[in-house]
Amino acid sequence: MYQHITVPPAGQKITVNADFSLNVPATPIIPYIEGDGTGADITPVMKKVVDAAVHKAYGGERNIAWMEIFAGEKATKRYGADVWLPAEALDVLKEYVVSIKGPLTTPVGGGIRSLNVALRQELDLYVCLRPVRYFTGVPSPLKQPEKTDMVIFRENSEDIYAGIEWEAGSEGAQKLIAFLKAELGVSKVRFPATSALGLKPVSIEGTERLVRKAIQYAIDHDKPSVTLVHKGNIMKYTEGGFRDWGYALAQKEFGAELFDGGPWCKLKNPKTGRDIMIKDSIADAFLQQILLRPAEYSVIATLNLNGDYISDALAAQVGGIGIAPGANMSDSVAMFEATHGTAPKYAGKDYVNPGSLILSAEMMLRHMGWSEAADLIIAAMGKAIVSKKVTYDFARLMEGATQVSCSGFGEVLIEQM
Ligand SMILES: NC(=O)C1=CN([C@@H]2O[C@H](COP(=O)(O)OP(=O)(O)OC[C@H]3O[C@@H](n4cnc5c(N)ncnc54)[C@H](OP(=O)(O)O)[C@@H]3O)[C@@H](O)[C@H]2O)C=CC1
Ligand SMILES: O=C(O)CCC(=O)C(=O)O
Ligand SMILES: [Mg+2]
Repeated sequence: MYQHITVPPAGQKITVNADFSLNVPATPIIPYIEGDGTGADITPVMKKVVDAAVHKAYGGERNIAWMEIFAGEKATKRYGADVWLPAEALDVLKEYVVSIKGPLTTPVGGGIRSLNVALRQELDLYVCLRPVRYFTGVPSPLKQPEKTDMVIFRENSEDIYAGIEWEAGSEGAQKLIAFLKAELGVSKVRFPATSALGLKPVSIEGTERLVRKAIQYAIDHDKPSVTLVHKGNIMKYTEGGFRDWGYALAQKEFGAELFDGGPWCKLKNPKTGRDIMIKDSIADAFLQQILLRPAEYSVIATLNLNGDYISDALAAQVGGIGIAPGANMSDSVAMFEATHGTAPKYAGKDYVNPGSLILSAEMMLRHMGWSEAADLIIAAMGKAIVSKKVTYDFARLMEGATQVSCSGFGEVLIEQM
């Protein structure tokens, strides 16, 4: 029994086998978090589109039993002013294994720490998977946007997102500066009296589990390369470590061999016999390469902050964060969510593009093995864009477009199925 969560009586739980494959019943219970801001606009549209695709694909033999769970502002209204992430929401996300969420607000500077990050950390969803692909007809700032076809594996549990930091002038900051100076001989804090400090943990274990998933994805999806993106020239032990441990893992676990003297290395895809190049790129150079030579990059493995920046930058290349989906995953639990945030200026206006969350749901259906329903969503998205009935973000850049609302775009997708 939960305090504020109603379990749909008709549904069953998805369960996980020892090899991490899923047992998906005909009516799986899928927990969802509506989200703050535009979450209230896009989440109902996503549910409607998914229900329509599932109905069309399986004619009533399969259905989703949606189960709302609360986080963010909605949680504070039900559980109390300070309860942003109720324990029962975390329990449900763990127990029901597959879920989807709208965006949650994080204040800048003070206030609560990110609930989005907290969810990933509490559930140890160490992979943030963000595929970036082009749909024909989407307005893009690039001449050949179709050349951008990448899948980002962003490390989701470490780096400065660990949230270990001290405010400028605080007792903690002063103590840490004194310790660094006295015990470790650090003399390079330029303004010790007024510095805020943060720690950036990056581990061998955290790197290896992320890079392992990225290489396995390249093998399973017959991709030509995995690029480790880092700033290891400056942050030698954290980001440089990520690069070195990533290369070492490719050699030790996947049999990659040095290419042209290294550090790049190459392995044969055991499933297709084709080469997979493991390479690396320094993050600033990478951000210009993805604009100038996007076709040279395929699977990207990177640290948490780099992955955050790269996600939005790559999304822009294929038309913006209105259609940028994602998933946060451990070996057993997966929580799907859009790349974008709560876009507060548009909240409650039935205005924004629900495409990111709908495409996140498409990833969720595929993860569940419901690929027929997922295919219907992808095909409908392609046709809707070609028909030029699109939300404001595309309409403002497209000639001859008919602008539709957030819910209107959902209707267009359903018509196209
Ligand atoms: N995973 C999560 O839940 C995330 C939460 N956040 C949180 O969201 C809040 C707002 O963050 P902010 O930096 O403004 O970033 P947002 O992603 O919310 O919005 C930035 C801009 O992106 C465009 N955009 C966002 N969503 C859509 C959409 N559905 N359709 C079309 N365009 C869209 C809009 O561009 P334009 O102005 O050009 O129309 C918007 O102004 C913050 O509290 C932040 O912490 C941020 C990212 C992820
Ligand atoms: O948690 C937040 O508020 C922002 C998270 C974010 O930008 C992301 O995950 O891409
Ligand atoms: Mg982000």
